[in-house]
Amino acid sequence: MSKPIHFPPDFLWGSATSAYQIEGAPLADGAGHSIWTRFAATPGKIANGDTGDIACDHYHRWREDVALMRSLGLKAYRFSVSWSRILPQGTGAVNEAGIAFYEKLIDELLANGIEPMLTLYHWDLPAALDDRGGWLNPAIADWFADYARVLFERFDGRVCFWTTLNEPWVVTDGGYLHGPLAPGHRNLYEAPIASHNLLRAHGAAVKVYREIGKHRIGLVVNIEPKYPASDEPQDIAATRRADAYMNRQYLDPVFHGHYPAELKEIFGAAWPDWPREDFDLIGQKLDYIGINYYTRSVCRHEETNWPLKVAAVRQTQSTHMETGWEVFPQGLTDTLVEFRRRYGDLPVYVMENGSTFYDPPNAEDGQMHDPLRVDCLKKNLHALHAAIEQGVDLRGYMVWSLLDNLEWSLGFAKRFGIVHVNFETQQRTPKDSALLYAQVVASNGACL
Ligand SMILES: CO[C@H](O)c1c[n+]2c([nH]1)[C@H](O)[C@@H](O)[C@H](O)[C@H]2CO
Repeated sequence: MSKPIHFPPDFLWGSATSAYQIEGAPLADGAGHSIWTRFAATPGKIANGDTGDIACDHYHRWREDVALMRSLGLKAYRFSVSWSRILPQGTGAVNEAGIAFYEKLIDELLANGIEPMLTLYHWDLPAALDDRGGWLNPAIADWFADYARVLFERFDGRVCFWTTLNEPWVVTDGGYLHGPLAPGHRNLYEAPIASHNLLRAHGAAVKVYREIGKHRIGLVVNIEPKYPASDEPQDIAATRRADAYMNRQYLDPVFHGHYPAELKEIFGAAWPDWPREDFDLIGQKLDYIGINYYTRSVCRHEETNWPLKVAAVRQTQSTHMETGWEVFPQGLTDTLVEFRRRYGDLPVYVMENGSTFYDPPNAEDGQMHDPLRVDCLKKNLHALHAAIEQGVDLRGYMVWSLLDNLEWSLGFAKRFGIVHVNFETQQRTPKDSALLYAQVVASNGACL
C-alpha cells in the first residue's frame, strides 16, 4: 500500500488556457488584428485551415465556462489577455470593450471563489506592432510595459497573480528561428534579438508593477529537461547546448544576470554583444517562477541539424503530439528539483502540464473516456508530489488545458482538454480526466 499523498494545505489547483486558443471573435468590439489572426488567414499555416475565429466561443460562453470550472471545484484559472483587444494598435487608445470583457470574466471568477491568474502575453502580438518590427524592435519593451500598466491599473487587487510572458522560448524558436508559429520567420540573426527583447519587455513590465502593483508577478517558462543519449563526449556536449538553448537561455539572465556561454557557440556571428544594463532590467526580482512541463528530450550530436547540431532520440511511450512527446513523469520531478538547485528557493507553480491523445468517441454511457490522459495525469501528479518531498517550494498546479482548443498551427485535431469540446455545437463534456482532477482538487491529492 503506497503512502497517502498530501499536498500543502493551500495548494493551488487550477487549469490553464490562452486567449487565441479558446476565445473566438478575435476582432469583436473594436479589437485589432494580431499576428495570429493574420497567420491563420494565411493558407497552409494552420492544419486543416483551422482558425481562432470561433475556437471554443469563450468570448460569448465565459459565464458557462466559469460555471464549469466551479463544478470541477477549481481554485484558480490561468488565462491570457489578448493585447489587441485592450490596445487595438498595440499602443495608444484603450479599447474599453476589451477591458469590459476581461473585467466580466475576472469578476465572475472571483464571485465563484476562483483565483484569476492573468498572463499578459501568450503569443498573440498586435499586428500593428509587428508592422513596426514587433519583437525585433527594442522599443517593444516600452510598448509592452505601457500595455501592462493599463491592466495593472484596471485589475490589480482583483487579479493578485500576474504573469508577464508565457514561454519566450516558444515565441522565439517557433516565430523567429524555425517558423511554424506566427509571425513565421526563419532567421538565425533575428531569433536572439527577439528573445532578448522579450526578456527586456518582461523586465520592463515587472519594473512598472513594482511601482504600482501590490501583489505577485512572475514569468512562465517551458522547461524540457535534456538527457544525453550516451556518455560519448559529443552527446554530452550536444545535451549541454540543448539545455542552454531551451531552458537556461531564459532562467540564467533572469536569475544570474548573463546568458549561458553555449549560446555564442550555437549562434556564432549571429549572437550580439548585449549591453550590460539590459541585464539589470531583465533581472528584476520575481515573486514566483511558473514552469510548463510536458516531456523530456534525449539528445545526441547531429552535425547536420541547424543550428544546434542536436537530434532528439525518439522514445517509446509517447503522447499523440506530432513529434511524439514522451510520457516521462520523472522529468517533471527532475525539472523542479534542478530549478531549486540552480536558481534557489523561489516559489514555483507548474503553470502547464497535460497531454494529447486521440480520445475515443464517447461510449454508450455518454461519458467521454480518456484512459491515456487519466494515466498520464496520475503519473505527473505523483511526480509533482515527489518534488515537494525533495524540498521544492511548489505552490500550485494548472492542468493544460481546461478545454480542447486550437493547438496553434496544429489546429483543433490535437486535443489537450480535460473537457471535450464539440466544435460544431460548442457542447462541453467533462472527460474522465476532468472527473479525476475534480477528485484530486477536492481531496488535495489524497485520492491519488
Ligand atoms: C514546448 O512545449 C511547451 O511547453 C508548450 C506546450 N503548450 C504550450 N507550450 C503553450 O503554452 C500552449 O498554448 C499549448 O497549447 C501547449 C500544448 O502544446
